[in-house]
Amino acid sequence: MQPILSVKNVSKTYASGFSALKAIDLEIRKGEILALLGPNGAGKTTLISIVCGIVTASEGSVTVDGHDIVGDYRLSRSLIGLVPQELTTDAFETVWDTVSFSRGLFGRAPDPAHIEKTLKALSLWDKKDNRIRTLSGGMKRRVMIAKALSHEPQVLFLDEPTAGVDVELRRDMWQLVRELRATGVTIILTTHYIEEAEEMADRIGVITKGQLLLVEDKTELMRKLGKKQVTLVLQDAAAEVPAALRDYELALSPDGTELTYTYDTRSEARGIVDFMKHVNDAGIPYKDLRTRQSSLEDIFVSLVEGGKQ
Ligand SMILES: Nc1ncnc2c1ncn2[C@@H]1O[C@H](COP(=O)(O)OP(=O)(O)OP(=O)(O)O)[C@@H](O)[C@H]1O
Repeated sequence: MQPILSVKNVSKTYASGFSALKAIDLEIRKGEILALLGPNGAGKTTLISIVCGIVTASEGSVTVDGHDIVGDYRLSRSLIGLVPQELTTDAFETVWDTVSFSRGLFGRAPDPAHIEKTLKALSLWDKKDNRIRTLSGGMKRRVMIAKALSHEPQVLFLDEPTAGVDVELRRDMWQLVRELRATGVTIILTTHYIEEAEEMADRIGVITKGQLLLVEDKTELMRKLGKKQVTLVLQDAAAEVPAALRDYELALSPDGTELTYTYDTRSEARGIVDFMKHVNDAGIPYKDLRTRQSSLEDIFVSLVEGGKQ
């Protein structure tokens, strides 16, 4: 199947000489949610801005549903909706007028039924006649999403959709994004919240210093890079790792009371069951046991740290 969005060898060097993106290749499938993770200044907004035609790439090409974003600007741009980081709305306009006007900007004929459906889906219907400035921060964000959806795009970019938003509203936004996906919209979001990516994304891209370190299915990423740990709290402090367990890579805490076995989730054969059998066969007394699985956050931090070297 043709990807809905295809980024090929895209680089960006700003006029200052700063190289913000380096040879990015990325293909996005129709109907998926892709989360782009990366520290501040990694190049996420630059990438989104190139796809949306706000920033010009220094090299490379981008197509949206097969249409080149430079050669076929109007058509490709009309297939994209962008919810930028900053709120950009006219404070004195009403919700209805703002959203309807946005649709017109893309050359689309007025369609009050679509605007009504969008406002209802975003719980903005009862605010349609309110001026934007009278809305809460969360409502303003919803208006930004409604604007981005006003021309019925196939791809929606959400640049940090929940930055500075309270926990409850964040959960509402996540629900909303899932509902949008269910209607067939492809969603690309950038975020600093690992939890958000873990919760929402089908695939995760990690970008740092202008380079795309990886793009991977979320569960696969967690399976491949995730580690599990089991820690035994020993009955009696040990001076060294017990001889019977030398085949395992174990860490003994400095006070000799905790023995930790770290294993990657792929090698299940040497996983916890096998290990515990050896512990019991060797008759090593322990009084407690803790297990821990690395989170996406651990994985992300180690990737980004690795990228710094
Ligand atoms: N117009 C510009 N001229 C020069 N440098 C720029 C310009 N716009 C962005 N940059 C630089 O490019 C780099 C990438 O910025 P970008 O906004 O794409 O990062 P980001 O990953 O979106 O970061 P954040 O998470 O902080 O939003 C940064 O170092 C930034 O200072």
